[in-house]
Amino acid sequence: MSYILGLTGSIATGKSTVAKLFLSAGIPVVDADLGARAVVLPGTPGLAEIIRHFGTAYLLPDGTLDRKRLGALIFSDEEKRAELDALIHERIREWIHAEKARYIAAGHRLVVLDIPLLYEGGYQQSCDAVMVVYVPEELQLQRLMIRNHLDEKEAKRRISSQLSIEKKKKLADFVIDNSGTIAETGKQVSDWLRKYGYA
Ligand SMILES: CC(C)(COP(=O)(O)OP(=O)(O)OC[C@H]1O[C@@H](n2cnc3c(N)ncnc32)[C@H](O)[C@@H]1O)[C@@H](O)C(=O)NCCC(=O)NCCS
Ligand SMILES: Nc1ncnc2c1ncn2[C@@H]1O[C@H](COP(=O)(O)OP(=O)(O)OP(=O)(O)O)[C@@H](O)[C@H]1O
Repeated sequence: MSYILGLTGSIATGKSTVAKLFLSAGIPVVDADLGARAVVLPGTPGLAEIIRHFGTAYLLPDGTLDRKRLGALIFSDEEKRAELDALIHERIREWIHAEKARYIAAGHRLVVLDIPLLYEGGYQQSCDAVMVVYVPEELQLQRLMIRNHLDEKEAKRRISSQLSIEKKKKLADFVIDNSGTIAETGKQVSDWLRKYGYA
């Protein structure tokens, strides 16, 4: 039996940072953002549908999806975001389940599912527990503006496209506070692994 740990947070609260800590402890991580990229690679039905719906303006000259342009569109227009979600979320869900099944079949005792929209997509039902990576909203905003080179208005818009981090923290089974140093976050992850017998 594998234990399935959902890992989530809100945009730029530090999911990828925590996922890397699990990976370096030898724990397999299924990364939904990788799935979101895989299902729109050139030649996939996912990309074909997006281009049919949004137009060829969203293709780069090399035939790949223009992620920057599509991101600018969907984070400024809720209706367009819902349209994109309807086109690709089922494909991402299938990709996640296939990856998860592969790690379970390989006999891993713990499998982490790193899913930004875990609660929004109802994935908690397929997890044994959910860990939320938390930072206060002010720090989330700062880190997002720096990482993505966004102004405050654009960063706030992206934050508000997801359930708030405070709400996710309330829903969580485990909370990792990522407002300190990465070493402090690392300690919380290794303590968790030790406490539950995965270290
Ligand atoms: C719009 C896209 C092309 C922009 O690409 P870009 O490389 O700029 O961003 P990236 O994929 O790295 O996403 C960054 C973060 O934005 C947030 N985010 C992405 N898509 C969404 C969405 N539809 N709704 C809310 N938040 C989202 C997530 O926190 C994600 O980690 C891309 O985000 C995408 O394909 N989104 C739809 C798929 C999706 O919902 N992914 C979320 C994981 S399930
Ligand atoms: N403890 C920390 N101290 C300082 N900076 C941090 C810390 N944790 C993460 N960061 C930085 O904050 C930014 C967001 O972190 P990260 O990319 O891990 O978030 P995320 O939740 O995976 O984001 P997304 O939802 O966009 O995929 C990154 O630039 C990262 O380097």
